[in-house]
Amino acid sequence: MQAFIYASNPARVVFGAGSLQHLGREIEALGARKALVLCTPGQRPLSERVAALLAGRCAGVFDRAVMHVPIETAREAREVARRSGADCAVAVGGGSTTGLGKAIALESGLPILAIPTTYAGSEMTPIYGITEAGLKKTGKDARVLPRTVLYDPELTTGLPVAVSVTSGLNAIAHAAEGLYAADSNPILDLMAQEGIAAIGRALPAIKKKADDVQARSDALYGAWLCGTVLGHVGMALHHKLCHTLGGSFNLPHAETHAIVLPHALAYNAAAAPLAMQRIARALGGTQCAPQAVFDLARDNGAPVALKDIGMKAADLDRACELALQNQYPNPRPLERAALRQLLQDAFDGTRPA
Ligand SMILES: NC(=O)C1=CN([C@@H]2O[C@H](COP(=O)(O)OP(=O)(O)OC[C@H]3O[C@@H](n4cnc5c(N)ncnc54)[C@H](O)[C@@H]3O)[C@@H](O)[C@H]2O)C=CC1
Ligand SMILES: O=C(O)/C=C\C(=O)CC(=O)O
Repeated sequence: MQAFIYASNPARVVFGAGSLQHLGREIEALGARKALVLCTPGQRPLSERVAALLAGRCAGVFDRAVMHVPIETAREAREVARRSGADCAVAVGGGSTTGLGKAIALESGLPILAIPTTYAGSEMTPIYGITEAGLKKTGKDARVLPRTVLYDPELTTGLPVAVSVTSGLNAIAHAAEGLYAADSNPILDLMAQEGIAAIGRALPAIKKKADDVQARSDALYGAWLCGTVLGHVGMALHHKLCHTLGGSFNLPHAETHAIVLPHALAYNAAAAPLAMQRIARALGGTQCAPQAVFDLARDNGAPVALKDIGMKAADLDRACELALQNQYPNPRPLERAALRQLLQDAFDGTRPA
């Protein structure tokens, strides 16, 4: 084994069905007096439940979180937090809501208690993203890492199956790229493999029965592990492609991850054979990694072609050019023709050979 350094981001995790009941205890442990609850418009009812649990400690509910944190929304939420006298933010929802909490924390240092209800994994990372004038900027700052994460699988039984599957693949993408990251280490590799395996077994079970709490527990546990990997190591070509396609062509976040991942893995397969073996093994070991991921998506109803989620054939050349700029480190150097072919395959929805 090679020498390595392992440093873990500090976070307190409370995991288990029904763990929302511990919210009061956890807010107290944070030393907070008043918490502003954040959510998307669609998750207002859950946030009202959270607000009721907080009772006198609730500083209000801000329900306008949207994907990719537009700066206008961030400014509005920061102002609401300031005026309400909140000394803590409770982010109830997926990556969009956690992202809004991070935008507040970035400026004010307000601690975040995250209650994740998708598998995006943002709650385990110090990565933030804010969109201004159509451009999404991302950065890392220890202040935005949620201080406490409360994972309650019962809150995810209503996550639509289609969103669950693509969100699960978003999580797998973090772990898969972590397995070939130059700055990874054996501990994160264990988390990555365990995370992929947990999500790989959860998604078919969720498709069969959306309110299967055991499957929801597996998926949330996997999301935690995969998010932890994302929070500790650098991502590569796959994330670069998804950020390009999402940022410049407005493609939906989790669906784009689900479609692109098998092709990014196929591109990197020969340059990262050990990572591929580990991904394949975590997904059952009967197929190579790109095919196993493609089948997991397709067989559970996720879209497999960029053309089906709004990408235009005429934009593929530009997407390729953009992906070649400001490259993320990648095990295989980026070759224009091969990258263009990758995008074509993802556009067409071709199963990797
Ligand atoms: N900074 C980081 O480390 C990361 C950031 N992200 C960011 O997070 C955003 C995407 O997050 P996602 O979680 O994919 O989407 P999201 O947070 O936008 O949620 C997708 C939709 O599902 C709904 N929803 C969420 N949980 C639900 C539940 N349990 N039941 C019913 N409906 C529910 C939401 O209201 C929303 O309409 C992107 O902006 C992405 O860039 C994603 C991963 C990591
Ligand atoms: O764009 C962000 O907000 C930061 C990271 C991610 O979205 C990770 C991902 O692509 O899932």
